[in-house]
Amino acid sequence: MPGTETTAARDTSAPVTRVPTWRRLLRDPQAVVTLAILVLIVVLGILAPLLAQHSPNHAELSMINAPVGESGYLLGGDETGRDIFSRLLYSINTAAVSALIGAGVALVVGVLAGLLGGYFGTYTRAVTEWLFSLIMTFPGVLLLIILMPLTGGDYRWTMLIFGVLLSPAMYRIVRNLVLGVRNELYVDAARVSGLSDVRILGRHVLSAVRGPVIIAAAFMAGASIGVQSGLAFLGVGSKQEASFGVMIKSGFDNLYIEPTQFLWPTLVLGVITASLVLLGNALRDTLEGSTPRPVRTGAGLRAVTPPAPAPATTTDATTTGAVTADAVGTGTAGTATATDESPALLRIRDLAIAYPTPGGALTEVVTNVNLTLSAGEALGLVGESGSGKSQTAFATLGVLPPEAVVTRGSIRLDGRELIGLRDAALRPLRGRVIAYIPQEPMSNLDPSYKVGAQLVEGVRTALKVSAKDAKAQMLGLLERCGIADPARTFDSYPHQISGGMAQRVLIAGAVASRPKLLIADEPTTALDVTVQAEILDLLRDLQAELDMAVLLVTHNFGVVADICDRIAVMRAGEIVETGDLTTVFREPRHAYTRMLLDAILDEDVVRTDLPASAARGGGTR
Ligand SMILES: Nc1ncnc2c1ncn2[C@@H]1O[C@H](COP(=O)(O)OP(=O)(O)OP(=O)(O)O)[C@@H](O)[C@H]1O
Repeated sequence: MPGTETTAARDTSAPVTRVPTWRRLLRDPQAVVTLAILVLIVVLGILAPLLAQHSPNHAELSMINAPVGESGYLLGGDETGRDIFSRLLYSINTAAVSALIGAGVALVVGVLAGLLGGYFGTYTRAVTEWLFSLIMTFPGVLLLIILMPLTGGDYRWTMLIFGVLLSPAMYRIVRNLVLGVRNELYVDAARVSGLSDVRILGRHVLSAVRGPVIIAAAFMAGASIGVQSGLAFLGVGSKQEASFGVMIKSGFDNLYIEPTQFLWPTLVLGVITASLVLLGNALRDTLEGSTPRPVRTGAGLRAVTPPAPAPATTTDATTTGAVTADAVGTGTAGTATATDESPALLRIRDLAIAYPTPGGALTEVVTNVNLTLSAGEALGLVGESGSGKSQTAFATLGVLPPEAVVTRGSIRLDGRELIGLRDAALRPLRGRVIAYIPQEPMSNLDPSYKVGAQLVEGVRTALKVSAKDAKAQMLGLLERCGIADPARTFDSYPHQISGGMAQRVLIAGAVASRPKLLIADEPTTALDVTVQAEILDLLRDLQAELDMAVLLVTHNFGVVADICDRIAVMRAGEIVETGDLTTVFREPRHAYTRMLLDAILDEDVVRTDLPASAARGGGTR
């Protein structure tokens, strides 16, 4: 049994709750004051029909330029005898509608296009780039004036067009943020666990960009009010619509007769726009300090799977063995094969992966790799850094980088060819038939969400179970994976648990769906020595319990000895030797294998236990 993990990486005594954003916002006096002012102004605008003594356009000859407080005219009368207070109240509504339409359109158009352009490949991005570059060439406010005949002077249409003109700024913010987030390991993790692009965009990507988007929207609301007022000041649009611009123009013309007519609308407009800008700043301070983002290290690493719990059987079990096994490959260079009796779960044939060089030619980083893995068998893929282990694993998961080219070969999982499958076809396999455990557990959890939410998300996606069932299942699995207080870990954010606990969490997520094949890519490298041993014990126990095949990618022979039945040694993109563990350890045939085995004497971490297969009686299963 693995040991239980009780040590949190940071302050174990700290409560595992995080102060919600809105509460932190309310602790900022600047946010509270500006929010209160804006709410008060908006409420005054909404109550305009009740509070206003007169219609905003009702003119009274006797009230022309009336002073403040005269005959129930709280702020006096304007140059045509209209009630300035009533007009101010209705102008607030005009400003609010302008802000909603302008910022709303920019938000919807810019965020949607930014998500698509940032997340999807080159073609989608090329189209969105072209479109928004085109919009940016439009001459802004001048266009709004030119389009006056089209909008009929209705400021709502004008603001709609202005929103489109603002959208490139929003698009660029979102696109840049998404480009940064889409390569995060936790996004890869969500992809590998089988989540659809829409789910990944909606949950992991949108949550990462929401802070800057909200801030930008606050500034855009201010800009919309400013532009609407400016146009009205210039006389563009209906003069019947009460607005700050029209009132300021009227007050400006009357400045020397009754200066307060200019003062009131200027003051309210100034307070609104200043409040929006200051609120935007407060939001930025709160939101940008709120989300701890892990630094992505170790380029090219792929993520895991908080996927789905599963019933004890998987529906496609009958297809296992559709491919006949290879001949026994003990000691055969170039081909890692299963035994005769064992049907092949994974069969990789002549796999070659290449990357384009700056000159345009393709350089192969994986060449003619042959591997066969039976159901329930553990194969260690060993080799020094850069030998092509991860590329082979990524090709099997279907998560090679876009620039990678599979130049030839075949990967059959459970009898089904994976090379050439579209992402939509691969997605149902990931997290269910095939799962993954990464090297860097912490980077594979989205820091914005609690651990439990991420586990349940994968479970529900894979097995279509209720949130309650998914939670119950995951709590049980967390306990099985050695987490001492599953409920507490479930309710923690990733930064509140240790690396070892994070790896246990990811293992629990990976095995929840009882996958037939688990790919573990250096699963213990990022952990300290004692935790490494416990995690290996856990993997070994789970493999036996669930009868999973395990493809263990590592550079460490000690780790292979702990878990694996067979071994394949990779060097410079090729498999140079394969065989059952005991044979390769005792009689390595290839000079490179001998060199690696000699080198483990210098490893910092050497397991002293007997090889797993040796302990079980020596041979392969
Ligand atoms: N995006 C890429 N573009 C070009 N070459 C790449 C890319 N990703 C990986 N490679 C190359 O592919 C080769 C194999 O890389 P791979 O990550 O599979 O090695 P590895 O054996 O898993 O090593 P490590 O244990 O360090 O991850 C390396 O030479 C690497 O430089």
